[in-house]
Amino acid sequence: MIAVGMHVEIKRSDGRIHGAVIAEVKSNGRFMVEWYEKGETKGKESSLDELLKLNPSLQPTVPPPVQPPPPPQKALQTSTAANRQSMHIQNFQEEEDTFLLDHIPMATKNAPANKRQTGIFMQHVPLRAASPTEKPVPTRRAPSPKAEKFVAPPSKPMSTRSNAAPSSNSNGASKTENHNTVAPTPVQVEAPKQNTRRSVAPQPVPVSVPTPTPVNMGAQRAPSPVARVPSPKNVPRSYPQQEVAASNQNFAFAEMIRNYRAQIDYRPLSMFDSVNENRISVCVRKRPLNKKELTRNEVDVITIPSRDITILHQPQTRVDLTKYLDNQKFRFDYSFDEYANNELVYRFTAAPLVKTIFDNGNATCFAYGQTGSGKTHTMGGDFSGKKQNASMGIYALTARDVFRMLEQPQYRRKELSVHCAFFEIYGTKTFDLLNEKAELRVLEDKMQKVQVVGLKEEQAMNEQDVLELINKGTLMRTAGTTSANANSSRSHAIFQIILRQGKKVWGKFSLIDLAGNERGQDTRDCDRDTRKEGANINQSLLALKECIRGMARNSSHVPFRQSKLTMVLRNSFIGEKSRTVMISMISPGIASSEHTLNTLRYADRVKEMGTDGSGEATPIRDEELFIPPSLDKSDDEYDLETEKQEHRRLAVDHLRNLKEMAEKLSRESITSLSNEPNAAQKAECLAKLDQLAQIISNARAAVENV
Ligand SMILES: Nc1ncnc2c1ncn2[C@@H]1O[C@H](COP(=O)(O)OP(=O)(O)OP(=O)(O)O)[C@@H](O)[C@H]1O
Repeated sequence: MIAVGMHVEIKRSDGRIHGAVIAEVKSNGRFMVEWYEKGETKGKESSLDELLKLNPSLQPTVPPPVQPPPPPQKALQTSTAANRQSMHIQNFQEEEDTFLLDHIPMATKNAPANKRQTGIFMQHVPLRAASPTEKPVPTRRAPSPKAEKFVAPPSKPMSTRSNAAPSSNSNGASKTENHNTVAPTPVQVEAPKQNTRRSVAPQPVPVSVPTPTPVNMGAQRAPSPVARVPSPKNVPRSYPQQEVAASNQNFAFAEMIRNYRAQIDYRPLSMFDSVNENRISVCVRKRPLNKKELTRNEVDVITIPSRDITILHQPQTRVDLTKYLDNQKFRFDYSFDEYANNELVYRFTAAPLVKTIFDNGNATCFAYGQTGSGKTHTMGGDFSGKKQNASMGIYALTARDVFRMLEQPQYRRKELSVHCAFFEIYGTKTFDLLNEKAELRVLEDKMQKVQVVGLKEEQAMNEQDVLELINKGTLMRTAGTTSANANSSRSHAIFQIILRQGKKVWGKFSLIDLAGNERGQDTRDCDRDTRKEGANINQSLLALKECIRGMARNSSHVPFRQSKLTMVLRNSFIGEKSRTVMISMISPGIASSEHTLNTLRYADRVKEMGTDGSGEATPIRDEELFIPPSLDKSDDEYDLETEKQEHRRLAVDHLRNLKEMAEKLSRESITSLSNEPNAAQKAECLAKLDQLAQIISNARAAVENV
């Protein structure tokens, strides 16, 4: 299958063959490919035949599943085109079979390292292509005539069997509503209302926009919030659907979920969304179905319609054997769907906390969740085979930004140094992962200061040093065995980035990969030691929740002594300068739905007090989730002109946003440059600012032309 973001070989008109990236699937069935050459990004169109000839590994055994999106397609096509537009703010220059995209690199992987980092105010993030293990193939197909009757969301009157209005819990944070009831047998057949909205052809890869990381001008700015790009409200976007065979034992549930999702207005978090400045943030990250789950034909029961909402479709069966879905809705600070990569997750979670440690504070980022839900993938980076790519984990991304921030003149003057510690808590014991797992003692002095006695700290001079320390510590990490996962991690791993001024601690970032949170029953068949491990994990997670809640209330009593974990993190929970983020990882499969519900409830309890301390969560309204009936037009109602106008409007929005961002960055850079003592560096930065001015002027011209 050929998808956007994929690396392929291409042939140039002069006969050269080299690598490129699929940038777009065109409506005429051809593919737009792009590559980096002589400091510029170039592109050309290529046909499927050409690509298959040059890339035999892509030859499908069955007819290729990816079809060019048909013209009536709206949602993803619109966003793809718009995102591409947003990256191509400069003038296109025709060049034989290629066009020139100067300034903005598309295929950064092909770019020399120096080009990736400098001279450009926007760093490109690979198109949001997940690796084969990272994503299911979302497809949309016509509703099956066998589908059970679907109970519409209240805002869309449709044929219903039962239509329970959504109910709120006490704080309004999570709700459960029963939709989609189905009789056991015989299955009552009634064709669901034809989804008259434009359907979305298989589009596995929603495209992300470039990371708004500022230009490396000697003094890199910290990641900063970027204004959300206004998107046209009247363009409904369809939720990517999972293909489930009729023979699947959970087919009835899958159909109910399909029908529910068909009504969803899909607006996932993007790099252009704004970042909240919360003291405590609680987020959820859903991973894609993994190989095992796909082999078991598991149904995906998690829907993430928008930046902050997560819905668990819990399969239920009544006493009369009628099947129905219990749709549990939760609101968190951010909800990351299976297409979110680590960079996106980092941007909204740990990145905003980097500044905290430069301001003498403590920042803490927890990865919480069931075994196998993606904690290590998020914190430590993905594994390709047996090797972990630590550079794409939150540990390393945080270190990257710490070193960037150190370069800023106001911090350079402070002569701060970066040190790392890496240790794990296993049961009630603590071990040093950077010192051959030497056992450590956790002691509290008379001043209630907690010390991890003997913990080794290693100084890091650059990002590479940190990566080496991460790899060293990861290798040491203890792993046990549970019935849930043969390589389950039963310890809490704590990676700390410590800023020191001389010997004095200036600020500390603790990044914690927690042990699996699964309940006692997962370990009930195990031996006594494993059961004891489980009990310790449960106790520490309970204590953690209470400490974060205490922190949110600004309570004078934070129960940090209840576990080793909370004891060593005591400083993270106290003081106005402490900030915390919890990322709750969830597995999407139907078999994990009980554990997933536990994780979501735990996160909801943390958040209940957490985000603003008010204990009041905003109720989830149907209008936030479902496509309003007035927009649910039939295909015929859309003519090409409307579609073009929508594309144009979206493109203008993106371009305007880019222009404003560039102008803002440029102004800020000029201000910070006035403090730059090094004349050569200043001249270099000014030259880059000139380039930036050129980009702004191109963007302005492009906005005017569109
Ligand atoms: N977002 C994701 N995209 C793609 N693959 C993922 C994602 N999250 C997790 N995975 C894959 O799922 C598997 C389990 O993930 P991981 O080891 O991170 O889980 P974990 O929660 O740390 O489990 P444990 O508690 O056992 O350490 C890994 O193979 C990982 O690569």
